[in-house]
Amino acid sequence: MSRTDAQKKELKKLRNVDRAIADLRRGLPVVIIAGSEASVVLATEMAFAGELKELENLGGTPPVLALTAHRANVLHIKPTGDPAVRLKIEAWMDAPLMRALADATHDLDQPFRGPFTRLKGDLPEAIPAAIKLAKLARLLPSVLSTDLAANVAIELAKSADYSTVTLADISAFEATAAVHLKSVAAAHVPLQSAENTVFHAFRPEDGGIEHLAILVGDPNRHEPVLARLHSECFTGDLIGSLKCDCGEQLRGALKAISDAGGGVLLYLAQEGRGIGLINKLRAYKLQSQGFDTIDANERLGFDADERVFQPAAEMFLQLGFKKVRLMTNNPEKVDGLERHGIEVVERVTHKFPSNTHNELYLATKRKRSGHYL
Ligand SMILES: Nc1nc2c(ncn2[C@@H]2O[C@H](COP(=O)(O)OP(=O)(O)OP(=O)(O)O)[C@@H](O)[C@H]2O)c(=O)[nH]1
Ligand SMILES: [Zn+2]
Repeated sequence: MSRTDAQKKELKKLRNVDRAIADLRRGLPVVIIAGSEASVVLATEMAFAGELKELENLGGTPPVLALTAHRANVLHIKPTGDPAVRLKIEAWMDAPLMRALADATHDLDQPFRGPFTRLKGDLPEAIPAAIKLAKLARLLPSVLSTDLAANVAIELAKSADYSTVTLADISAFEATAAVHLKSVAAAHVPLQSAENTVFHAFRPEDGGIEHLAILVGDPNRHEPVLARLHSECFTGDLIGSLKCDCGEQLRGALKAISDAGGGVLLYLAQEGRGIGLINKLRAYKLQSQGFDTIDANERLGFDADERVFQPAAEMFLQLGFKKVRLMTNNPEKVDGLERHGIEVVERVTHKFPSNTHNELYLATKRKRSGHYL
C-alpha cells in the first residue's frame, strides 16, 4: 500500500529526528529550529577541543553549556524553575572540564568547581528539546549550544551538512514512533518455560527503536490477558547480575504466563529505565559511591524514570488485546498503559525474594517510587 502525503511527511519528521540522534552520538553538531530562532547543539559528552572550536566559530552568540535542573542542583547552581540552566563558558573551562560537568561519575575526582555564571533571561525553547534529543541518543543530558537566527542556521546546515530538526518534531517523536510501530517479523520460538511461543518484532516505520512481543499460547482476545511489560536489562536478564531483580522477573513472568495457559510479555527496548546501558553503568558507579538508584539517575541529570509506555500500549492493541491483568509492582506502568487506551483490570503482584546486592534497590523502589513491594 502506498503512503499518503501526510504519512510521508510524518515519516520525514521521524527520520529527521533519527538522523539528529545519530549525529549527536557521533559528536556532530545538530541544528534545532525554534520558530525564527535556532540553536546549533553538540552533546557535551562528545565535545573535545576541535568540536568546541567549530561551535565557537559559527559567529552567533558564544556557546553555552546547558545542564538539566537535576544536574545543576548537584553542582549547587541555583534553581530557576526551568527544566534546564545555561552556564557561561569561562576561559578556564576547557573541554575535559565541560565533559566532567556533564558526567557525575567524575564528581568525587573534582569536587570543587566554580564559581559558575548562570545565564539570565528566558531559556530558549531549543535547549530542553536538545536535552531531550541527547536523552533519546542515550547520551548524558547536557549540550553545548550556540544561538543563531533560523534562516542563518538553515543555510549553515546546508553548507556544513548538519542535521536539522524542529522543536515540534522532537517533542512529538516518541508518540509518533509509537503509532508507527508495525509487526515486521514473527516466528515460533519454543522456550524452556513455554514451548508454544511466538515472538513478534515491532519496528517503527522510520527504522527506529524496535521492541518485541512474546506471545505465549493463543490467549482469548475477548478476555483480559495476563501480561508483563519487561524493560530490557542486559545485566540482569542475560548475565545474571544480582544488582536488580530483572532476570528473575523475566523468567518468572514467562513461567507464570505459561502456567496460566497463555499471555503476553512485551520486551521493551528501555534499558536502564530508558537511560541506556552506558548511563546505567554510570548510575551503578554512583551507587557504589553510596547513592541510591533514584539519586544516581538524578545526579547524572536524568529523571528517576525516563520510560514511556505508549509503545507497549500500541503493541497490545495491534495484537488484539485491550484489557490486561498486568504483572507489576509499579503504579506508573498501570497509569502509562491506561493513558494510551489499555484497560488494566487487575494488577498482579510480581515479586521475588531479594538478595544482599539488590535489597537496597528494592527498598528504594518501595520507599521512594511508590512501588508495591
Ligand atoms: N537507571 C537504572 N536502571 C536500572 C537500575 N536497576 C535496574 N534498572 C533498569 O530498570 C528496568 C527494570 O525495571 P522493571 O523490571 O520494569 O521494574 P519496575 O519499574 O520496578 O516495575 P515492575 O518490575 O513491573 O514492578 C530495566 O530497564 C533495568 O535495566 C538502576 O539502578 N538504575
Ligand atoms: Zn535489571
